[in-house]
Amino acid sequence: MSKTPLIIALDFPTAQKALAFVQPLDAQRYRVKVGLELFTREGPALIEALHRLGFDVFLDLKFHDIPNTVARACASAAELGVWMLNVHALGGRDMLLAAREAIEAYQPRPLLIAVSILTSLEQSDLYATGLHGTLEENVLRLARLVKANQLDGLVCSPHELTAIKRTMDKDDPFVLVTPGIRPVGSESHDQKRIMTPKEALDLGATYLVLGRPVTQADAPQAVLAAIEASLQ
Ligand SMILES: O=c1ccn([C@@H]2O[C@H](COP(=O)(O)O)[C@@H](O)[C@H]2O)c(=O)[nH]1
Repeated sequence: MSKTPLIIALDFPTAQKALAFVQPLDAQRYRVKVGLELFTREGPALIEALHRLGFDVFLDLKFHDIPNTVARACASAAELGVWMLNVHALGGRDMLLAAREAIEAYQPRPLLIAVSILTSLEQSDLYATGLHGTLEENVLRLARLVKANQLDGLVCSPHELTAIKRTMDKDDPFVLVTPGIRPVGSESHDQKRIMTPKEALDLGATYLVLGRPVTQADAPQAVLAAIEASLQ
C-alpha cells in the first residue's frame, strides 16, 4: 500500500508516549514529524528509534540563526538520516544558501524546506512584527526567496496554496507542506490559518501535517481512517 500525504506531528513530552502512539501505525503509510518539545527532551535516540520502526522522519526544528550556525545544525540533522528538515525563510538568503550547501553531500540527501509565515499568525500578528503587505504577499515573497536558493519546498498554510501554485509549473517538484489542518468540526487550538485535509489537498498541498486532531483523539486510528476516507 502506498504512503499517504499525511505527516503526523508527534508533539508528545516523552519518547515513551511518542513510541506508544506510533506503535499501531503503519510506517509504510504515514510519515512522522518530531518537533521542538520531543527533540529537546529525547534527542537523536528518538529519531533512531523511529527509523528502526521504519518511519520517515521530518525533523521540524525550524532553524533560524546566522548562516554558519544554521549550516552546522542542518549538517547535524542530515547525519541523523532524517527524511526532511527545515529552517525559517526569514533567516534570509545567505542562511538559506548555507543550509542547502551544508546538506548537499549527504546520501540520501534530506529534503530541505523553509517555513514561510507560521500558521498561528494572522494579518494583525504580521503587522505587529513590522512586516508590511498582506499575508499572501509575504508568503509569496518568501516562497520566491526559498526557490531562488534551491531549497526543496515551503511550509505554508493551505490558504496560500493557490497563489503559490500559480507561480509554479505543473511538474515543479517544489514540495508544499501545510500545517494548520483541521478536519470539519475540530478545535482550531492556537492555529489561525486552518483548512480541512480535503480542501488543502485539492488546492495542491504535497503533505498535510496533522497533530492534535489525531494525537489527542480518543481513537486516533479511527480519526486517521476518517481523514483518509475524506481524501478520496
Ligand atoms: O507554520 C507552521 C509550522 C509548523 N507547524 C507545526 O505543525 C504542527 C501542527 O500541529 P497541530 O496540533 O495540528 O496544530 C505542530 O507541530 C507545529 O509545530 C505549524 O503548526 N505551523
